[in-house]
Amino acid sequence: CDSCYGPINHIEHVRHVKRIQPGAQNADCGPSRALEWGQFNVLHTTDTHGWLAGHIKEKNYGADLGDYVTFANHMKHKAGNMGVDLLIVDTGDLHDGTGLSDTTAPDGEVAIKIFEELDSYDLLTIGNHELYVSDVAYQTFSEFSRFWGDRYLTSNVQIMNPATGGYEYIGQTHRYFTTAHGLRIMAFGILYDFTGNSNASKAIKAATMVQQDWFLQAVNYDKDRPIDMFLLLGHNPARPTTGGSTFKTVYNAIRKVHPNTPIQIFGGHTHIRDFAVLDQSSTSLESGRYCETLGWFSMSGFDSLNSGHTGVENPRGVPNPTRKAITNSSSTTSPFVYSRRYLDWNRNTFVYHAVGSGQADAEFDYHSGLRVTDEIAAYRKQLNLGKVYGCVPQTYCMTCVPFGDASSIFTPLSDALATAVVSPAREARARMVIANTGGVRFDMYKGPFTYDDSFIVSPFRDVFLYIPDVPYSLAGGLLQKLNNAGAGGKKKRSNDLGAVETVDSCVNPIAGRGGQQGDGSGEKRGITRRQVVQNPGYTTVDDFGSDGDDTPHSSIPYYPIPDFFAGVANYPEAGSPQVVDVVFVDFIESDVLAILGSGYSKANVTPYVSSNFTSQDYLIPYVQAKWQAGMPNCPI
Ligand SMILES: O=c1ccn([C@@H]2O[C@H](COP(=O)(O)O)[C@@H](O)[C@H]2O)c(=O)[nH]1
Ligand SMILES: [Zn+2]
Ligand SMILES: [Zn+2]
Repeated sequence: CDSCYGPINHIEHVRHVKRIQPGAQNADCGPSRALEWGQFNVLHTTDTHGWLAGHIKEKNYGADLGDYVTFANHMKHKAGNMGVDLLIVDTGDLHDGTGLSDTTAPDGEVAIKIFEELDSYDLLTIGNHELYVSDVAYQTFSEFSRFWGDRYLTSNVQIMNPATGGYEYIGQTHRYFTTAHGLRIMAFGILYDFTGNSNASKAIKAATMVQQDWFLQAVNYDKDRPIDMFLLLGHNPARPTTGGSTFKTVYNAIRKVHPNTPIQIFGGHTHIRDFAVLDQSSTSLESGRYCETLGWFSMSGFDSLNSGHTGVENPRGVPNPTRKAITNSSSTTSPFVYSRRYLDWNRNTFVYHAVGSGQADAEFDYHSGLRVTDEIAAYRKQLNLGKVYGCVPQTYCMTCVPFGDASSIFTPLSDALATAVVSPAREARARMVIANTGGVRFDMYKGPFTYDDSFIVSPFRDVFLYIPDVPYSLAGGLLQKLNNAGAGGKKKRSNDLGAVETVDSCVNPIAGRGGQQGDGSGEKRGITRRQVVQNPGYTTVDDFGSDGDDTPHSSIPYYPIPDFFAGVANYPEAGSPQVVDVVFVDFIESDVLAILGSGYSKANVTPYVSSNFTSQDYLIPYVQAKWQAGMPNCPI
């Protein structure tokens, strides 16, 4: 988005020069509406996936966690001055997404330490990415959960404690607390009904959880423990009608006992911006992904007669929430009014909302935040994340062009699977190498390809496995059948599930992520690929309408992608091979075996290159072989 922020400049050290970016005062490029402050306010992050250094190649999402530490502290002070409550919450998935989170062993070792610098978090909960790998689950149990104490809620997630030989909750099941201004809150942290965890942990289904004694005791009336509001945090789609969300189960269980008490939900996992209304006293917010979005929520309507509230009714000098959750019903009796906003994760936004537009950086920065920024820079250096391996000739995106297009990331990645996943012992044999598109997490940008980028595109340590010499009559249709089945390897596009949203990159007008559901008809709407104007990004429509994005954006096309993609090598020039080595990442082993049928089982499957060669390892060799030559004059 050159028109807003000037050309991209992502040389490693430049990132850490603190300054308001050019374009900040342009209303088309940044926020122009003050936030609505209520009696109860929340800042919400989710699915950060290690993006704590910010988006080094996209200035619109260019703040780092140090900037957020500063922002959060400003906002806490503001809340204190206004006499209102502000909670800071996170709903999980800290791992798998960048070099900062994934170069270490176990992954997350550095990222969680940086995350812990934001010690003003009031409530956090666990994501599925904390549970795929046993070492990471134990790190979450013994380090992360210990650090956060009673603020870390895992109402339905347990881990086998080797010290006791029994299962224990990783965090706390629930937290009852009173805010600074007297609101008495009962909070839970609920992971969706996840089944992909390693055998170290156990995710209890929501339907079971709501029948457990501790839950019933927490929810039932107790005169010594009045409840003004329930908070449901969850790594769980915020929209309760979205497939896989278990919020409705928990909501129903609470509503049986408390027909009118506010139930406020903060969700995640589907990586979208969304806000859903459940009833006149219950709404649900989801705040995107990858440190691109900071969610803002506020509500008012508590008074000292219906609650323990002792704070200010309507903070002065700022807008206040005004919208009822349900407006079209004459039977609305709820006193509660709400607001929500999706903030772009950049310093301009943070400065605007913390100290006002036109303020100097010096008025924004706190030592606490600058120290975290320095810490992130030091870790990036220590982990060698800026090391350049090649020069990518153009931007390749996941969903902004049709699958199969020359600019689709799956075009070079199919080639990479074919050419960079090679077993020396089977090198000359025909092979088909299959991966799930869900394992590819981000676009690849024109310019220097760094060590960090290898994790940003392909963060998982999924081992390449294989079955030798599968008759082509069976293997030939495998990819098509996998995609028809749409099986477990699927990373559902967020847009299949909830609010309509699009997002673009600021690097290249045709690059994009996420996307509007459906037909890729950006051109029909008059947004041609080269005519994307101003500040491309999220354009969200939710239950409160289309004014949730703090910075207005132009949208870009979105094209659906299949669940699996593949590359092939050593096929005869004409016709087909007799047999083929079927190579695939371990994450999709059960999908592949299911399609191959009863003639094949796990007994036929062994590591292909080695038991250490994973989906983290094929990109760098590919980039070096293909694009290293362009390095000396690599444009940035
Ligand atoms: O080893 C793995 C683990 C996960 N995936 C992909 O990630 C999604 C889940 O990501 P969320 O951020 O929780 O949405 C899963 O569906 C897979 O597509 C993987 O490829 N390999
Ligand atoms: Zn996630
Ligand atoms: Zn998730």
